[in-house]
Amino acid sequence: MWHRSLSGVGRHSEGCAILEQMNEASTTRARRLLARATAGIPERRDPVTHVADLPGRDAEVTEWPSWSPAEVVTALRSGGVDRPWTHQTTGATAAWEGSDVIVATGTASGKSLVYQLPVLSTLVTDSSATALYLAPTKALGADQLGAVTDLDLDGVRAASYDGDTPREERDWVRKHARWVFSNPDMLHRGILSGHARWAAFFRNLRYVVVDECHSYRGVFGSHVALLLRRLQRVARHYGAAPVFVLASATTAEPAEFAARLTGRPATAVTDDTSPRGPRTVALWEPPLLDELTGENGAPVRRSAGAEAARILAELVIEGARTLAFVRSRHGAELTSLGAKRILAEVDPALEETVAAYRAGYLPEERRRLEADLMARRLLGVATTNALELGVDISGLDAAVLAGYPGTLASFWQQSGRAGRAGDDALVVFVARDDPLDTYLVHHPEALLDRPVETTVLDPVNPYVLAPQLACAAAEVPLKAGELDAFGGDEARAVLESLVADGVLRRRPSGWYWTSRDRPQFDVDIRGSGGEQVAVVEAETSRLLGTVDPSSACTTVHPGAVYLHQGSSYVVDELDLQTGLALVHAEDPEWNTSPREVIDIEVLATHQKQHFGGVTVCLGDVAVTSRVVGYLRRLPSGEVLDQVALDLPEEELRTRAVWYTINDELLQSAACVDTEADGAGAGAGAGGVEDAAGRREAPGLGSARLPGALHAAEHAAIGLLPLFATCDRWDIGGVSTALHADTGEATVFVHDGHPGGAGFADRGFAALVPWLAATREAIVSCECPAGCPSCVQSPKCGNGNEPLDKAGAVTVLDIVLGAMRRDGAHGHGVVQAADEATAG
Ligand SMILES: Nc1ncnc2c1ncn2[C@@H]1O[C@H](COP(=O)(O)OP(=O)(O)OP(=O)(O)O)[C@@H](O)[C@H]1O
Repeated sequence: MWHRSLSGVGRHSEGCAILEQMNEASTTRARRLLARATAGIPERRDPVTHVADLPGRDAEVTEWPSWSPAEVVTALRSGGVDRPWTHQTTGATAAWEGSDVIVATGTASGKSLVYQLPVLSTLVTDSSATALYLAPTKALGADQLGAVTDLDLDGVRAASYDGDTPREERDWVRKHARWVFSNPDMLHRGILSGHARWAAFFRNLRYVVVDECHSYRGVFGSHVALLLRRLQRVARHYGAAPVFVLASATTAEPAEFAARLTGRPATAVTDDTSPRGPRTVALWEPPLLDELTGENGAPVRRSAGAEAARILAELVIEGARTLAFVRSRHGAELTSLGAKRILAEVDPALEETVAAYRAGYLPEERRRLEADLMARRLLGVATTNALELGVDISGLDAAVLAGYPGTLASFWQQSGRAGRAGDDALVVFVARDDPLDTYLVHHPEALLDRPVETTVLDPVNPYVLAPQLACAAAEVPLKAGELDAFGGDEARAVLESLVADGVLRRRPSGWYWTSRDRPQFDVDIRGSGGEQVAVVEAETSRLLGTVDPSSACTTVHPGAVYLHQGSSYVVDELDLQTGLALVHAEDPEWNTSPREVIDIEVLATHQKQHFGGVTVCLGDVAVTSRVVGYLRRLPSGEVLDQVALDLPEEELRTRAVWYTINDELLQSAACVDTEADGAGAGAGAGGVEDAAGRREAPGLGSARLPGALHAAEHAAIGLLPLFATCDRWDIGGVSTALHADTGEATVFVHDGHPGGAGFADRGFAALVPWLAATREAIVSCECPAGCPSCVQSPKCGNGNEPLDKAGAVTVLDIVLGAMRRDGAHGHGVVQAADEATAG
């Protein structure tokens, strides 16, 4: 174990705020809690790879701004806010003065006040003014509405308008509500589609609040970005020009992100002046299990969920109020049960102090759990990210994160639930058996010292633009002068094809929607692309949920275990023609993971760079895939068997980043200079070092090349989420020793959504650090020949065969060596021409 303290350095990146007023409170309590969690583990199996102490800071407060009406201040005061923190005053005042604002500060830093103050002040001083609040989830919208209603201000008339609002109430909301709490889905289908009925509301619209806006990423983010442009057009149509106030978790480049999301400039408020206690962050790698093996006999680690249950139980025994964040709903239930089982053996009374929390619980149940946690009736809660967004829970003693939550923003948001002013808190990050998590526990700087990533979205994706422009034209005919807001040339090209397809009609005054039907109902802004597949319990005909058509073959294939609200079902039949998956209730001890075979065709190359014998490209591809079977796996990771399936082929047209290596370079790579990047080749690199510090490469003959490329591809997919805000399930990859379009050994990594979501583009932009981190992740894994922590993929179509761990390091050394050599000497040739590669 190695320890390091960041105290007093202010390098911790949360909120990018310089921590000016560090308090020197000690981290004794957090260290004691950590010692408790590791008690009894022999030194040689110490799972803690790193410990860092992060300093706390004191609050910085201001007076209430002079423009805020006395009744609003009184109401907010009685709600518990005595005086605003500096960043709240700065943000609220900018919004009051008419600037768009994005406040991007840490967890529980009082972001709500930044919009509540100007909105409420406007509503009480101008009796006709209205405002709209948008949250990514209904639960968050309900929480925020509750907070505003509790202030009990005369005449504000705040009300929700979402899928749960009864029909009879909707009329009242449209006519009388002054602050409408809704979500993007309802804005799209229920408000903009029939805006004439909202005329009075739009005419007086002064503010639009976009809460937790960092969750608008990928394809969903692209839809929301265009939806917000549609909202502005409709408001303009009624003569209104609302101010946008955006609240976000800490994110890099918040002003740029806000501009991408809304299409207009915004003032960024990032200096977090709320108080915070010091925190100790421990990185934890579960041990390899001696008794179990996974796919192809690979070693298996103890699961992060089981490890989190044990840590949760130990911390509860110490009396520490702890949240354990787990990636899935099922996992949250299992971790809670695991902790209860341990506690029952120690002291049965403690068993009752642990519970699970996740989406799918009734609102009353969730409120009760939150209240029990705050009142210390509950000490430990295992939760999904349902407790990450917006819910007013903070000041806990510890947070355990079982698995990397996908983004640094989420990592800090979840760990921010622990710690209150003056008191220290413990954060434990437990790695899952996955290359990204492995990399992070061995590279603490990638977790603790890196600025949070920017949120990736691409509003000019033609697959998003086309339906959104159709909706816009149906709402108010589109004029030529409006197209810049929708992407300019890209929008014009998409409009031409919509006209050619008869969806829109071009007239001298603009583009018109031709049908009587409203397009909004056929456009799913969550990015599923097409008619949803209904998951139905055959015996009762009950609709359990829906899945995207694009993921139906992988998630609800016959035999798949399908989890819904904590209950488990097994799929009997999938009918893609009728869009129906029939299931029955069953809770087998295994879970299932699909196996698919994938082929890829290059359609167009947009960017190309040559580095000696290595070429890297960004472009459009067609990915053809077929699910051929699935694995049945025990929660421990042990594989029971593989079952074959016969399902149809599917095609995805999307963006990809790829690199190719020519034959000459592959053959001349018999010797790789390990000093080129200063990284010693570890267990995975293989080969023997000679006296000059040169390592004889294992040699990539044609027999080893496919496994080497395949392993390099898997690890690269695992690491891309470090550079693009995506999940490894949002992206895919293909590798081949000889690709028909490139004519060379090629590794592709592609977006998993039609038209792309910006992830491959991020990978292309960060190719060297991305591939260097990929190499590091492989090398730092101690397994001998490849395991889920490095080169095995949980969704590999070929059952993780062939995989050559040492070969992957050689492939990455070749690519990085060429890029660094040629890049450094300026030989990297950039071609930005649109080059159609295949017919
Ligand atoms: N100036 C203040 N002084 C004291 N308490 C405050 C102040 N501003 C906000 N709070 C309290 O801090 C808590 C967190 O506020 P809020 O929920 O607005 O934070 P947030 O940044 O939106 O949180 P999240 O990260 O969960 O989105 C609330 O209980 C709120 O009442």
